[in-house]
Amino acid sequence: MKKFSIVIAGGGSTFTPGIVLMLLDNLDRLPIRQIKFYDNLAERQDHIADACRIIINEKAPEINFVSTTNPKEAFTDVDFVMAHIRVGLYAMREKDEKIPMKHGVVGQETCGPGGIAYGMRSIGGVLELIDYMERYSPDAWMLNYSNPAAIVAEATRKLRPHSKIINICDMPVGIEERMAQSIGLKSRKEMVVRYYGLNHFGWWTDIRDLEGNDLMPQIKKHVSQHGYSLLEEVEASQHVDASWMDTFAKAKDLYAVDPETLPNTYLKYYLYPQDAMEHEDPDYTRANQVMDGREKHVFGECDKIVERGTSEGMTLEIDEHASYIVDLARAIAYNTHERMLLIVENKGAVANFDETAMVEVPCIVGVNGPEPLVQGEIPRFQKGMMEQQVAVEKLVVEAWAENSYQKLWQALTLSKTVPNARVAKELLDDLLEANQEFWPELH
Ligand SMILES: NC(=O)c1ccc[n+]([C@@H]2O[C@H](COP(=O)([O-])OP(=O)(O)OC[C@H]3O[C@@H](n4cnc5c(N)ncnc54)[C@H](O)[C@@H]3O)[C@@H](O)[C@H]2O)c1
Ligand SMILES: O=P(O)(O)OC[C@H]1O[C@H](O[C@H]2[C@H](O)[C@@H](O)[C@@H](O)O[C@@H]2CO)[C@H](O)[C@@H](O)[C@@H]1O
Ligand SMILES: [Mn+2]
Repeated sequence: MKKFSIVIAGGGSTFTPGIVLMLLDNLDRLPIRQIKFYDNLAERQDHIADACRIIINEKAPEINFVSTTNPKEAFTDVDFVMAHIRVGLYAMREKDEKIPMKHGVVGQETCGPGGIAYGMRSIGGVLELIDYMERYSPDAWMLNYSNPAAIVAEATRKLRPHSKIINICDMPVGIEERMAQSIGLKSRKEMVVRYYGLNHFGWWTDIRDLEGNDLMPQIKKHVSQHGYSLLEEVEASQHVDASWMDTFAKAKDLYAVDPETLPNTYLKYYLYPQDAMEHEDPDYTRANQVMDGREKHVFGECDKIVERGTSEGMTLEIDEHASYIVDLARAIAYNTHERMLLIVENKGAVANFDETAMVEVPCIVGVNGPEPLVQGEIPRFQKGMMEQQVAVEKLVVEAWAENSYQKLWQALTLSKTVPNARVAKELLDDLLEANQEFWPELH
């Protein structure tokens, strides 16, 4: 049986050890002969790589492990590129969150002005990875979950239309796990869903069990009372950060706006921006929580593994829910025709919506990649919101490609999170100043 070679781009990511542990836990489903790490920051990647080398040696010594900042070494002889880079690191995420808040606007990693600023940084980084992949392993596929996935996906559609890249997000997977648990199912894999939207901006319209029984009424009942929060003892066993608990609970208010569908949690930034801001300390945002929480924990644990020379007693955990990435790789490698939610060019999947929009819909995935499933016409409310948001995303990519200050101002003005063109311009000028090192020059 063929064994695969994988490069993780963004080897220094806080998610890398959890993903490596998950890959090692899934070797029966996706046999691996080689894992490589690639990052453009050796100092950061080394902490994670030195620990992962020990873990791999202990759990699967037959796997060849390489950690490098050399693109040729990283991208040669690979079947899959799993990409999760963060251009500008948490230092820039912090600015993405804090600058908008100074202007009274939602400050968030992927939504609103923060997401737009992050998009302007990510596009170049992800395109560079695609170019390395195509130069050194032209048959490989890139499975990209670098954010902001909506803007990155539009950039790849427009600027690398023939590349073998699939953009994917774990948020629907995470929410579906919660839906399943809320009604007593063991796994989201016991559900078949219909869903449409943009990334971090969508709605479930139909959820059935494997026999075809409608599960929506039970799930809606739970969401109308608790959002996507679970019983206390289940939450306690899952180590969920308080900010995520707020987000899951807020789905109750999102659901109230349209009880025909079930919402993606991040719609809260568009439908209840003031409420979202009330939960935020403008001097200590999610970036600070992540730096003091996940980043310290992951890097601290990696350093301990290296000091001790063994992973025994480590508290790093398998990123179970990231196994959707293995499902995706398997679907391509073995032509499994798995049904998965992916970010793909619309081409009629949402019938009354821009054909060229990058939408998030269920797809059947096989050796040729994803084939979107038709979701039909969508209602006026969702269509209105999606038209506005997709225009923002397309304007950002046009601004990046054309070096256009005007288009980026239009993108910010059009974002539902920004009150008017004056605030949009003030925000743009502050974000521009902060991002000089990363954005293309705008004129
Ligand atoms: N799509 C999803 O559902 C999903 C889920 C979780 C995380 N993410 C994304 O995964 C990424 C990683 O998140 P994190 O919090 O672990 O960030 P992180 O900062 O810990 O890791 C990102 C790594 O990328 C590296 N990097 C930055 N620019 C690069 C470039 N041009 N080339 C190569 N490497 C580069 C950095 O040096 C860093 O080591 C982010 O984009 C995040 O938003 C996406
Ligand atoms: O604020 P962060 O860095 O913790 O998370 C931002 C990412 O959030 C989403 O992923 C969540 C997922 O939705 C949730 O269920 C839980 O399992 O944690 C995940 C990551 O922490 C989102 O999909 C990503 O795009 C965001 O980057
Ligand atoms: Mn996501």
